[in-house]
Amino acid sequence: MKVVSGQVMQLMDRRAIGEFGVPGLELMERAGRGCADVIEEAFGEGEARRAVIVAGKGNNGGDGFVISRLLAECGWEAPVLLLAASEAVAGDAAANLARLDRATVQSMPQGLAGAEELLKDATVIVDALLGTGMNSEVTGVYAEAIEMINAAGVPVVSVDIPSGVDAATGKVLGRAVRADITVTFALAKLGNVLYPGADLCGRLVVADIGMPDKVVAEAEGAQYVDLACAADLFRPRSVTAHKGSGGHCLIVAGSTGKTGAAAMAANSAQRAGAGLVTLAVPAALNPMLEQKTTEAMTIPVGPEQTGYLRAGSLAEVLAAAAIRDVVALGPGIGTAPSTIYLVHSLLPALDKPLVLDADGLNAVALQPELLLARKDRITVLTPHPGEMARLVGCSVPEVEADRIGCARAFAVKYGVHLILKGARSIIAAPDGSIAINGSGNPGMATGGMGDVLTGVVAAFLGQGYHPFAACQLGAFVHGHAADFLVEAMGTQGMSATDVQEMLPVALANLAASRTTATNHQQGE
Ligand SMILES: NC(=O)C1=CN([C@@H]2O[C@H](COP(=O)(O)OP(=O)(O)OC[C@H]3O[C@@H](n4cnc5c(N)ncnc54)[C@H](O)[C@@H]3O)[C@@H](O)[C@H]2O)[C@@H](O)CC1
Ligand SMILES: [K+]
Repeated sequence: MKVVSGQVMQLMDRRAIGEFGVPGLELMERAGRGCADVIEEAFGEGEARRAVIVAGKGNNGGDGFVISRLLAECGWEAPVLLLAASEAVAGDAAANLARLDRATVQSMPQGLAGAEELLKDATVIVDALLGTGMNSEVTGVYAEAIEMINAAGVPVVSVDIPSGVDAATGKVLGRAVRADITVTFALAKLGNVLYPGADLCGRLVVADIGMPDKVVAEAEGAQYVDLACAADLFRPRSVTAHKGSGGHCLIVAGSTGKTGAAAMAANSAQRAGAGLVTLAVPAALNPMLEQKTTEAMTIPVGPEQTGYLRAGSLAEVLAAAAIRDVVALGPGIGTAPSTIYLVHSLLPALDKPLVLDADGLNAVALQPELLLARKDRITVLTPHPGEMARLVGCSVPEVEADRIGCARAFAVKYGVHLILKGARSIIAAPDGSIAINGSGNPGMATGGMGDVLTGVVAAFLGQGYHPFAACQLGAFVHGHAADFLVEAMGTQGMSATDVQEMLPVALANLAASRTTATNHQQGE
């Protein structure tokens, strides 16, 4: 599913109207109808049905006027509380306001004081205050109205986006409505899928408003990776598969005290479908990792007594990589100066696709320009916000303030693919393309999850997936596996190994969803 910013949607509206001759009134009519249909379906049963529409003066309010008219036609009481003077309403919204009974609309530019009972007695409140045109912090009567909507204790349906949520970032500008259902138009907005906006939307419905296909196809947006999208990218194993066709991953990992990271990355690559996995570890840790892994082969690297990777092992690691399809470097390697030196010398020397994580990233952060030596090779970075901040040389709040912008700028500058982890991981490609992962849950906020992701992404790269697809699938499958666990164990105490063991179930669901999609296509 493609998602766009509010600004891009406004350009799309203008293109549809100016270039394709779709009347703005028709778009508004369809937007209103999309909402009214959802309201009728969700809340239409029963005798006394009252939808109280809280409208702003823009086109979001205009959609609200259409909803009032259409619900009234279906027998609803649908009063409108307009948070502006009628004269302030212009254009298509004014045309739809004019089609309502005067008695239906109460103009309340001073705020909704006195309307508390009306709101509390509603079957549903329709939030048509602010949509993609919101351009500043919500204060004054708008903020008060939003608080009254949230305090009314009745279901809320937001039009396009919960009022107060920034359509470009999902951030709350001051105050925001908490909706049970949000009906958005043509395409979802970034603010519908990024947190906290995604959480405030409740159930998201995307209504078709007759936006021309060309306008939708050409709109600049990001890919939202949901089950359908991931299933589409996924190639189930062929009946003639053998261990050589599943790809051979080399995981370079581990140091004293961090053997678990190495084991999880290796085991997760295997659980994510790698044909073969080899783990290159500091020699002193080899006996331990022989025990912690069963399917993976191990290669002891460096002198016998050494519990960390050393610069002198460059040739050994390169030789191991030469006969593998992909290398993952970083889980649990630590920050010994000699290890950092090894990472720095591997970056230009290694000609295999490379996944960099954890202390591998921290080493890169000291000299990110080394990545430029790999511009014609595949490199995937999987930083959490702290690692991203170190890579860019900024603070974590600065990363979090613009996750998409930050991930994209780094990926473009250094010619890498990047997964910026966190709720709704951002995937950025060197050409500036962006995808947003839709799976996962708070249970994943625990140590070791990153090591699992590294193994999963390596497994997909090793199978020859395009790196952008490998990142999308890796992030989705990782979160999807964790989502399968929530019902059984909730979100506290879930471990990275639990997720690792659930990976095959997540993959099976992708394969099953893909079959369904293919069947549908064949049936059409
Ligand atoms: N042709 C179109 O453009 C279509 C637009 N549609 C609807 O129109 C919406 C966008 O309409 P508009 O561009 O008119 O904008 P909005 O209706 O989202 O709101 C903009 C109005 O609110 C004011 N405003 C902005 N930030 C504010 C704040 N923080 N506090 C108080 N007032 C604030 C602005 O001055 C402007 O008057 C979409 O979200 C969608 O619901 C749909 O009807 C489909 C067609
Ligand atoms: K709204």
